[in-house]
Amino acid sequence: MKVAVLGAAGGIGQALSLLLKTQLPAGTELSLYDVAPVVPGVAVDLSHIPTDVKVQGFGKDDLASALVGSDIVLIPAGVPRKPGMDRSDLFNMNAGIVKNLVQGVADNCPNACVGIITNPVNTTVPIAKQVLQNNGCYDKRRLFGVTTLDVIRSEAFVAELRGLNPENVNVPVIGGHSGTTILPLLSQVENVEFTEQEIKDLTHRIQNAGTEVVEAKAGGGSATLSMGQAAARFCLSLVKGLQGQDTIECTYVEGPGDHATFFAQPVRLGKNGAEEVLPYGDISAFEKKCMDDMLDGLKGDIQKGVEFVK
Ligand SMILES: NC(=O)C1=CN([C@@H]2O[C@H](COP(=O)(O)OP(=O)(O)OC[C@H]3O[C@@H](n4cnc5c(N)ncnc54)[C@H](O)[C@@H]3O)[C@@H](O)[C@H]2O)C=CC1
Ligand SMILES: O=C([O-])CC(=O)C(=O)O
Repeated sequence: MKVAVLGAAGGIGQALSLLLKTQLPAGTELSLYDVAPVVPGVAVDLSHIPTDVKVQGFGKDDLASALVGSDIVLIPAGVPRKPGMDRSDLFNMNAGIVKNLVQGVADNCPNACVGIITNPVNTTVPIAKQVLQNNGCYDKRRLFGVTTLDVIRSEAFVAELRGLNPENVNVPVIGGHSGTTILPLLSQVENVEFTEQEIKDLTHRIQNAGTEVVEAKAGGGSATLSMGQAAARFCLSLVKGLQGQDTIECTYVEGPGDHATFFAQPVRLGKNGAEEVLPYGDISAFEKKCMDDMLDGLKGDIQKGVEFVK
């Protein structure tokens, strides 16, 4: 098994690479790519941790070597938000970065599973689809927008509010990954009752949690450590799935298209990637209204990605 991280020298990239070095199964190769000249140093640094995961660093001109033979490619390369910006404000800088890196995937490891972390995820994932499709190697089972951060935040906030062990809290989060397109299904949290006001407040907090971090970091970037943890959780679930041990994660994929071409919902990860996009079950009247109100925005975000590549 080979896992490549593109943007590995950044805030997310370094946290994620550390978690992967210590948690990937024995025998895995971990390939770190970045345009920043520090990336070989990040790889040397990690290589001193005694686990049976072989780390190699690749600089700007070595994308092909970084990617060749990869089974999973995670992409956190790109620019993060500063206070006052929306995720969509990152489009001009990040769309081209994702397009070029995914072209590298098409050229060097066309069968890899690709997890896009770079914002705006609602739009960068459709960009990746178009690039793969133009190269004749798009398989909807192998392209994912990583929305796991919305899930782990929801688990943390619900546990905090009710004094529960977060490890026992599960919250499906559907839709997309920005503002109101993030839709936590709090009505499905087992053994917990919320008041209407609590539902409204929690939903608002989860939808704005990225901004909470951006403002707290005061110009120093956005979530990196919690995102590293979220991406590691997603990657390890995907590895388990590819190795034949099916797992379920919420992720932004091309599903049945009931709502939008791409939509985050629970997905069964297996030997071929997204084996099955699962129904998200019954939702409350409040959640239904949130969904109806955000769908046009999500569809617009997706269309912007499609047009960028055309
Ligand atoms: N999906 C999600 O839930 C989340 C997504 N993000 C997004 O992740 C991205 C990265 O965030 P951070 O790690 O905080 O930023 P960062 O600035 O700390 O790191 C980004 C890294 O990407 C590298 N890079 C830039 N262009 C590249 C290219 N063409 N090829 C390879 N590497 C390249 C940079 O050299 C840098 O090392 C941002 O777009 C951010 O908005 C952040 C948090 C959560
Ligand atoms: O808010 C941002 O810009 C980064 C992000 O996607 C998140 O933290 O959810």
